[in-house]
Amino acid sequence: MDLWRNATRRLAAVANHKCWEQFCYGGDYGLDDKDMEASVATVKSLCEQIEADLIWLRERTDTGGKIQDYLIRRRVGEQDFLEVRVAVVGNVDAGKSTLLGVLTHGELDNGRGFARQKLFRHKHEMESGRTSSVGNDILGFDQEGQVVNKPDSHGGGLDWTKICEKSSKVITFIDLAGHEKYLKTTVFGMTGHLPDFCMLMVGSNAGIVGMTKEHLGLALALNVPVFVVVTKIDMCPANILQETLKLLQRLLKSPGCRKIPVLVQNTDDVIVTASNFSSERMCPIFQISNVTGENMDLLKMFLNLLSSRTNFNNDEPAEFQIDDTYSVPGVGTVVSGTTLRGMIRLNDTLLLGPDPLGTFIPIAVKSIHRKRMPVREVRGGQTASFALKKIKRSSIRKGMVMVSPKLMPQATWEFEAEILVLHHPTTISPRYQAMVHCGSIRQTATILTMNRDCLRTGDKASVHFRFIKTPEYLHCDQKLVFREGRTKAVGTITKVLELTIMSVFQCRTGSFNINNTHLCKSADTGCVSQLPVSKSTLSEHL
Ligand SMILES: Nc1nc2c(ncn2[C@@H]2O[C@H](COP(=O)(O)OP(=O)(O)OP(=O)(O)O)[C@@H](O)[C@H]2O)c(=O)[nH]1
Repeated sequence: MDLWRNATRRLAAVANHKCWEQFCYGGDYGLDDKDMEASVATVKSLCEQIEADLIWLRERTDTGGKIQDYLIRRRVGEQDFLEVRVAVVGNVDAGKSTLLGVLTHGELDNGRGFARQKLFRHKHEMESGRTSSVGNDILGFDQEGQVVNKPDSHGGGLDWTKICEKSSKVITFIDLAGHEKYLKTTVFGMTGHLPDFCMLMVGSNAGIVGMTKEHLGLALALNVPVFVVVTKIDMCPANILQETLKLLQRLLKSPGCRKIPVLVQNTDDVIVTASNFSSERMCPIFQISNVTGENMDLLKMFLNLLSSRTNFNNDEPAEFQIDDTYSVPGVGTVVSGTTLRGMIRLNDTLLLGPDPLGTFIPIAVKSIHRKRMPVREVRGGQTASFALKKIKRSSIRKGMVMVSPKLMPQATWEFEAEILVLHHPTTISPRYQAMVHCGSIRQTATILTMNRDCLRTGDKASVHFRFIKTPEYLHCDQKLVFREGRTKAVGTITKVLELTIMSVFQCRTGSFNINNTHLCKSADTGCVSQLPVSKSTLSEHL
């Protein structure tokens, strides 16, 4: 009966498109053989009706009989697949690029950087062995949970289209740099690429060093569930490994993290942690070797069981966040990023903006690619790139959005946020400037006012910010990271103070000067700023 109730509730959720995958099990006491058989047959027939697969995971025995765990996975079309984004962070040399090389290319490492060579994108990365940019690698799983990645036998490259065609689930790894020098890029990867989960890598011999705590803090601040992968267990003496695990568990349980660390030792642990991962405070810890491949199967099984945290609704107005732009010969301007909500179809007209004046312009979607594969539509939670008609690459920047005209988007110069200062050497007071990362927005902002005289490490405050260069498209409840050098603060936007093109021109109409800049005064703060715009664009808007 329990199995029935559980399964039908969960199947209803899958059928209603609220989610694509659910776990189902035989209640808390178990069922005898006959009941189990009948219940599984019922669930199977329900799965058929909603075009989902019932994938057996494990069987246990309890006082009342058997308990079986299943994964219900919705069948997707040939062109479709479930998508989960995992940000990969950790200190330099923790083995991030190596693990991704091993997972995506199916070949073990030699301990001297063999596996990572396939992933580096720049010559200086090859030479130094350090990741400097945000990289994307994909790992595809078929309906049975088997890895489908097959590197090209000549060049060793991966054909993304083939992987996506064969996969029912694709994990996109966002490989982020470990070195402090590239922290700006790492923060951008964590905020702008909207990871569902964060994989924190720790070298077992090095332990919790360098940027490990920094990266963990960033994931916690952005509410991204974290799992930890301890690498290099093949070369680490047992006592050092135990020490690293002890410190790691202590750190995760500390009041700042409040996680429940679970050492993953077998497939049961994988199923329990994966099924409780997105909602609970659980933090699975894997211990692996990229050289011998030890425990790699447990990690792969966990990755296959992870479900995206984005619940999409096709009827919502579309919103797409741009995190990169390209000029493709023969195609024109291409933007890449993440669909935050709604559905975007080929030839849709969306509003692109805000430009430096805070305006949004209509733009038609010429073609859509998902993981380098041409598709006709994308929906909330999926990354994509769009070829755009009649627009120069130079007029688009990271942080812009493409939204449905129904949203009537407005750009914002100023906003209020509740912030927590994680670190600052002295005190922060009004007029302090630092870089704000919010989604794929990355722009310096000034503190205009705050509800305290000054802020020190550990202080919380409500702060009124103003962007210095261009207005941006923001929402309440968005997470932000505020940083400058070693200063770091995290927060949530509580109020968006709208200052669109209309209000700018109403407050000081015609006040532009001959240096092609326009002075405008904020209605709320009286703050004067310069908009770097040309006279011709101004006259177009006036
Ligand atoms: N013995 C052993 N060596 C490993 C293992 N994982 C990685 N290595 C080696 O450790 C070195 C560093 O690995 P990387 O993958 O470049 O480390 P990273 O974390 O990506 O470093 P950054 O890109 O600079 O952030 C390489 O020489 C790898 O061959 C492992 O499990 N066992």
